[in-house]
Amino acid sequence: MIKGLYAITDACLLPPDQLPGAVEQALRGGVRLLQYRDKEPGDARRLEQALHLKRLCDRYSVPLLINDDLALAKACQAAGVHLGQGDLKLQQARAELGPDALIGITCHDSLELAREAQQGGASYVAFGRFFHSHTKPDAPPAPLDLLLRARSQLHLPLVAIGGITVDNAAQVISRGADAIAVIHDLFSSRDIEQRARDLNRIFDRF
Ligand SMILES: Cc1ncc(COP(=O)(O)OP(=O)(O)O)c(N)n1
Ligand SMILES: Cc1nc(C(=O)O)sc1CCOP(=O)(O)O
Ligand SMILES: [Mg+2]
Repeated sequence: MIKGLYAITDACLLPPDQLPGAVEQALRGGVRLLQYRDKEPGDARRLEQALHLKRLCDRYSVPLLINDDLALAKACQAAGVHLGQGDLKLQQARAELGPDALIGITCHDSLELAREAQQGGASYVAFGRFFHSHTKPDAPPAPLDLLLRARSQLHLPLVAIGGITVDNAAQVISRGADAIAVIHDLFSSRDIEQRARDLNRIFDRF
C-alpha cells in the first residue's frame, strides 16, 4: 500500500484556488498517497480544504494523510497522519485513530528512531532529506546509504523525502525506498499529471 509516488501539498506553491485542480492532476498522473500539509493559520479553511481533498482522493481510491494535525485527520476521516519527532506521539495517534490508520513517522537519518517507530506500531518510516530541498532547505540531511541499512534492518515500508526529482529519484529507489515523498518537483511542474507519471514510472526500473 505504501509504494510509489507520495505527493505532499504545500500552501505556498498551491494557493487555495489552485489546490484542488493541482491535486486532481497529480491523482490523474497516478499518485499513490497524498499528504495535506499546511502550516498556515486558519482552521476553517484547512478543514474545508482537507474535506475537498478527501473527496478527490476517494474518487481515485488514494489514501489521504494529514500532516501534524490529528483533530483535522479525524474531522475529515483521513486514512491517517504523518508525524515528526516534535509532533504528537505515535502512541496517542494510534490509540485515537485505531489499528487500520496509516501513521508515518519522520526519522531523519536515524535507524534508532526508525526501530522505535516500528516497535511502536508505525505504518511507515520516513528518512531525509536526501537532496537540497526548495521547500525545507534547513531539514537535516541524510546519507543515501542509510536506505540500504534501513532496508536490511527494518520490515516497515521506507519513504524517502527531501529534494527528490525525476533526475535523482532513482538514487533513493535503487537503495530501497518504497515510496518517494515529493512537493516541489511535482507541484511546481507545468504539467503536474505528466510529472506524476514520470516520477511513478521510475519504480518500474527496479
Ligand atoms: C512523508 C513525510 N516525511 C517527512 C515529513 C516531515 O515531517 P516533520 O518532520 O514533522 O516536518 P513537517 O512536515 O511537519 O514540517 C513529512 N511531512 N512527510
Ligand atoms: C516536509 C519535508 N520534510 C523533510 C525532511 O527531511 O524531513 S524534507 C521536506 C520537504 C520536501 O519537499 P521537496 O520535495 O520540495 O523537497
Ligand atoms: Mg510535523
